[in-house]
Amino acid sequence: MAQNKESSTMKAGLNPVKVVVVGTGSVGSTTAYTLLLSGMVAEIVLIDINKDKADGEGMDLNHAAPMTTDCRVYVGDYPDCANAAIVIITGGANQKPGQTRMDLAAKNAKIMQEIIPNIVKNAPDTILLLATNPVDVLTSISYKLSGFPASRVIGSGTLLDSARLRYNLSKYYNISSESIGAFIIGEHGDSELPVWSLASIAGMRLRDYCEKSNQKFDQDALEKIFEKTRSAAYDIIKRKGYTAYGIAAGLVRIVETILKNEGSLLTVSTVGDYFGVKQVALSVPTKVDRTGAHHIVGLSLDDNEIEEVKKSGQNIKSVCSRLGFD
Ligand SMILES: NC(=O)C1=CN([C@@H]2O[C@H](COP(=O)(O)OP(=O)(O)OC[C@H]3O[C@@H](n4cnc5c(N)ncnc54)[C@H](O)[C@@H]3O)[C@@H](O)[C@H]2O)C=CC1
Ligand SMILES: CC(=O)C(=O)O
Repeated sequence: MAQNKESSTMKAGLNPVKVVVVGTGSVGSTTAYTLLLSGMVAEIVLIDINKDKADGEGMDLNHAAPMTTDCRVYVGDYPDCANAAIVIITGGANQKPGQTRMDLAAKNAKIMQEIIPNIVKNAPDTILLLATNPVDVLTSISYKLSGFPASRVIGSGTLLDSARLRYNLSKYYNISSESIGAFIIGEHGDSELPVWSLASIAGMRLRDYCEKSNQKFDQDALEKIFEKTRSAAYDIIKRKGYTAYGIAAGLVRIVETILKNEGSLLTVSTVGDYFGVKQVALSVPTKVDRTGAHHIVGLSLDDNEIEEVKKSGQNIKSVCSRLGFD
């Protein structure tokens, strides 16, 4: 690890980039740490209703700074969101063993009603990046609460699920995950689906890859891999009580895509019309750049996949409606 590494923004002589993390629990603190190590930002502001927790995390993070990057970390309040490039939202309840993400909807929607107007008032031009669950419901609600364009209200969506799928496939096929083009769409949750019809390895459909590499193509094995992917959060929470590293890496990957104006296609969640389901946030591959997230590709899914993703969208939309956000 580099000692006293200058943040890349400072080195390039650009405006110092400020990112705010709201919620300094397991996800928020791990995200702040990952961001600090990345060297991409000059300032990280921590906000939490539990001020002691935020203070403790801030102190601990600042002690890492002299050995890593020159990023300044401080505990603040909503006025400190002013001029933030991105505000990452991780505040709210997490799942207890056996709870679904949707079980958190009512409680965390109330928290968004408190948090979002405060951010908007102080940072009207920022990009909101949400991780709090159920992330698609809360992204839909935050879009309405903020009045921001859909491109500036981004949920982490199925970026993490897609990474988990690629990891599991890489173990199964014994190749690196970067060689695998596979992703999950729909809800970040129980109604998500893998897009097997477009999954590829080294540019070849999975069936062709298996044939060319003298392996049996086994759809049942793929379904088991998807099941393991979908249940990953439950399996981790049962063991350690929360998940944090995967989502922190995902959030920082989204931040990187925005700050570096990459235009990468990521399975993040934004409000749009999807397969006939109107004005709902769900994940499909979406172009992310300095201006936010934009839908640019129509996915050619097979008929089953279209039915599944519609159901997933309707599921998210019905929870939003139940909470009074039609
Ligand atoms: N989208 C994804 O892929 C993932 C989402 N999550 C979600 O992230 C959220 C946070 O999870 P953890 O960090 O494990 O929970 P945690 O309980 O460790 O931390 C939550 C933090 O939010 C703070 N908070 C609560 N109400 C607040 C408010 N009104 N304003 C500011 N801060 C507030 C709490 O004081 C606490 O420090 C949960 O909803 C969890 O389900 C977790 C992992 C992955
Ligand atoms: C908790 C959660 O949403 C996840 O790890 O996928």
